[in-house]
Amino acid sequence: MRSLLTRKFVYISRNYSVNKTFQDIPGPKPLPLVGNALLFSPLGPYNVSRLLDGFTDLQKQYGDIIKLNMGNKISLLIFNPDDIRSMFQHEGKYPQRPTFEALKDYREKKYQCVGVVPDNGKEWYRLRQNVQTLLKLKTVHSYWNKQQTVAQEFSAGLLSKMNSDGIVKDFIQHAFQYSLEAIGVVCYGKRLNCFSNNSEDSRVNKAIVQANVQFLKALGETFHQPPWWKLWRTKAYKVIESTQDFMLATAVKYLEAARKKLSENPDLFLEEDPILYHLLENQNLSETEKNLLVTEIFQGGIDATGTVITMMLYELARNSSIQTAIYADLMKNKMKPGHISPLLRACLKETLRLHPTAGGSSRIIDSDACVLSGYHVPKGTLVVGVNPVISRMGCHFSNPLKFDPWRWLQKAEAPHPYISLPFGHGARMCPGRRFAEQEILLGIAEKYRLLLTARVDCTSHPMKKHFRAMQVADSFSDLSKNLRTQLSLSIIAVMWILSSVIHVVLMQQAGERDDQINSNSGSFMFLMELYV
Ligand code: HEM
Repeated sequence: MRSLLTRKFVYISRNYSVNKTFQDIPGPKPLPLVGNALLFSPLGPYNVSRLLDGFTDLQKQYGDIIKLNMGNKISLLIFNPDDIRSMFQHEGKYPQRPTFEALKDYREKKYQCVGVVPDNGKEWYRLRQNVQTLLKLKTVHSYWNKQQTVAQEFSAGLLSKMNSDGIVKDFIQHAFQYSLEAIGVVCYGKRLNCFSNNSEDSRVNKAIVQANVQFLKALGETFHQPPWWKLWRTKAYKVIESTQDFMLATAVKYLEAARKKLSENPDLFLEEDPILYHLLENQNLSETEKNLLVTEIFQGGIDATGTVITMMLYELARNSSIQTAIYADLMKNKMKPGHISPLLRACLKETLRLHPTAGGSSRIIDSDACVLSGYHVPKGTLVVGVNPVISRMGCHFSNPLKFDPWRWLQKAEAPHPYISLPFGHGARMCPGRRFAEQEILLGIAEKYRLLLTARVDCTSHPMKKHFRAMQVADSFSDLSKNLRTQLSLSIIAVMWILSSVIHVVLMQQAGERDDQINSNSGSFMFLMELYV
């Protein structure tokens, strides 16, 4: 209680004893034209694939608020949870994140509809209203039995996938198939048969997972690289085109059967598939918008959920005493909707604290009254709350790198609510949060019921990348020294400078054409890996 009061007081005093200007915010000195972009280039000390290492180092040098000038836009990195709260308080009615411009561009041209994920403003708000049902606990719980059956089949299937050492090779691929099947019952009201031996089903489901992985990779590339796709259809842009078309065609195919079922018996359909019912019966959405929204929910549910299940099992595999406690708890108390083992829930929180799938929470400030760490921040500024770094800081958690779920169960020492935000926050928070939690907890619980040992092998690409991205480098000087000794670097450097300059020019053109604040977006990879 005392710490809460102190926190509140600090927060209030931060907001009302304000004297410092935006210009005073500390940060690395920008160079002409490219600003601070070279920091994350081969010429600079940081590696773009280890962005969080760079941010950690910057925080040590400049403190909890840092100004970065990326080409033509100024953005802020913030590391204080009170400031993150203020950022969300000034997100406005239509919260804006940097958008995925390439995806937006393609969807606009091809479908004349952008969708919830890349859109901003009033149109985002209109579409978002139609996915809010995903967050209603009663609705989520109504899928409990179906998703529990999926979880049971997933766990039983793993037994046959184990080798003689008790290891399931390349576990993440199985986790993706599980999350696909679990979200399939919600989005399409049908079983996709991810665990069956039917080769046709298995081929289609593997193709969906693969398309999703390729799509996210391409989305990331177009997000953090110069927008070359504005000049010609780059490889990444083409991947976005083909994977989007494939995902939408899949949705159209599956929804056809659902629409038929709905017309035959609407009451039964409402009872069995409430989410799909409300979407398909919505008179304010066009058919394409309905298809696209279902696709977004479907895609949103595959990668992040599978990744988190894998990370959670990875952590549990290294903590056998916690596994024993979970097992005992599950044997004593039957899980049902609204009654989930507190320890299991705490394990999920701890997994997401240490391994969040998104690189941070970003918002474009919507008012001129925003004050962060005592500095006035003007409307239109892109602010990035670097939660994955904050949630590993020693000032917020003792022994911060240790997987310790018990810390979430000690009510007296509740962590600040804005430190760990794996699903974002506010009006734009992940609408799939409750489904993701239900699926992950069911998946893990069923696994323990079958007494499977939690040994996880993750050799496939996304996992390796994730580990690499999240690990904090010991020495940045070593990192940069090694890089500088490479002969090929000079060529890369010239290319980088050239691309930075072209990037600035392209961004300026985009800014002239599209006067919206969100033209901030393409200038830098602020969300390191957004699995939505
Ligand atoms: C562990 C699993 C998941 C994680 C960690 C996660 C994380 C996130 C994050 C960080 C955001 C951005 C929120 C913000 O800007 O404040 C987001 C957005 C979103 N997520 Fe998730 N997500 C997960 C699962 C899901 C699932 C299962 C679905 C669908 C059922 C889903 C659908 C979406 C959609 C549609 C958005 C865009 C929302 C908007 O812009 O208004 N996600 N997610």
